[in-house]
Amino acid sequence: MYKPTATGTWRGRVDAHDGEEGKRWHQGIKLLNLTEETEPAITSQSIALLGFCCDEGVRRNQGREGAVEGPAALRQAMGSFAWHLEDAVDLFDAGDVYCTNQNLEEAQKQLGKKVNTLLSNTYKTIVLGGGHETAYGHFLGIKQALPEGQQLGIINFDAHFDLRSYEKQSSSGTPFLQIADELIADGKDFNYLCLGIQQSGNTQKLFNTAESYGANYVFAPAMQVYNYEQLREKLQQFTELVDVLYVSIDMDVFAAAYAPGVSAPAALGIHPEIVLILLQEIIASGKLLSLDVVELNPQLDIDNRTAKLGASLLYHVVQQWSQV
Ligand SMILES: N=CN[C@@H](CCC(=O)O)C(=O)O
Ligand SMILES: [Mn+2]
Ligand SMILES: [Mn+2]
Repeated sequence: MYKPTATGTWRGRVDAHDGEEGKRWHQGIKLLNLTEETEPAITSQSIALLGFCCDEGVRRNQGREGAVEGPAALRQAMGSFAWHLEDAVDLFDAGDVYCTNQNLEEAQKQLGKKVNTLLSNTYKTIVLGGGHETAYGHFLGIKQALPEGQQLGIINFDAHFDLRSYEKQSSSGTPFLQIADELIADGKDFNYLCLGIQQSGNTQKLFNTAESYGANYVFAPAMQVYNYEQLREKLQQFTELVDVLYVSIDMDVFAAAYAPGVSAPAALGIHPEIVLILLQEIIASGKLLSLDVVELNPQLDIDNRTAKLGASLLYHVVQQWSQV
């Protein structure tokens, strides 16, 4: 099911006496209704947010449910951001896709359709998850929109590979194996770079699957600012091999102190700063096609800390991406 965002959803602080200079995101964002046939004029630098209200994949993966509320919490955390986008930039909220009756496969198909609509209309697309099952639906849209012959690279900031078998059922633990098999069946390469892997959070079976699919990865302890030059080199080598990038940010990659609001918190997860500077590199490459933030579970959050972190990363992504 798809629903456009209702007027009045975006709220935040109002600096009534400051006029245009006091503008914030809730006052600048435009609503985009993807059920309408006519699409609003697209400026060259349009960015669109699309929610995926779903944690059916988390449920199936024996996780702690609540990520269905992720898109609403991210919007709330973004509402009061100061508006510093240039006049030529339009920021849209394109509404939400919902999973109904535990029909994850149908919801992922619908997400794919909406992502394809946005990408085909040259919107820079940001999906607000949802459990990590968001990634497979997101990919379906990328796949449809990707011009023939273009090589896709996938960068996943995550404590987990999410390469579990989907033979019995798909879930939040399976999206990248689903993507891998689909790309390979289409005669394409599976270019997968996973950043922030926890050895303790992935069984030998998952490491073996990563190995057999040629996945690249960096362990969480190496994701440090002092290691930046090596990380940048690895990122550049990966980026050079592909034409476009899909970036997924699983909030459980961060240390639980920064991101308590996730199904599977990582006590020894990574610091946000290294993700922020690697995102800057990724955007500067000019190859970023689409991005998502997933696994935010507002029910488990403390003082909206995880929502604020996800939202703040998006603030910087939007700010920089709108200028590329
Ligand atoms: N989305 C993926 N989640 C992890 C969950 C791990 C856990 O609950 O400990 C996974 O399947 O590997
Ligand atoms: Mn994940
Ligand atoms: Mn994870």
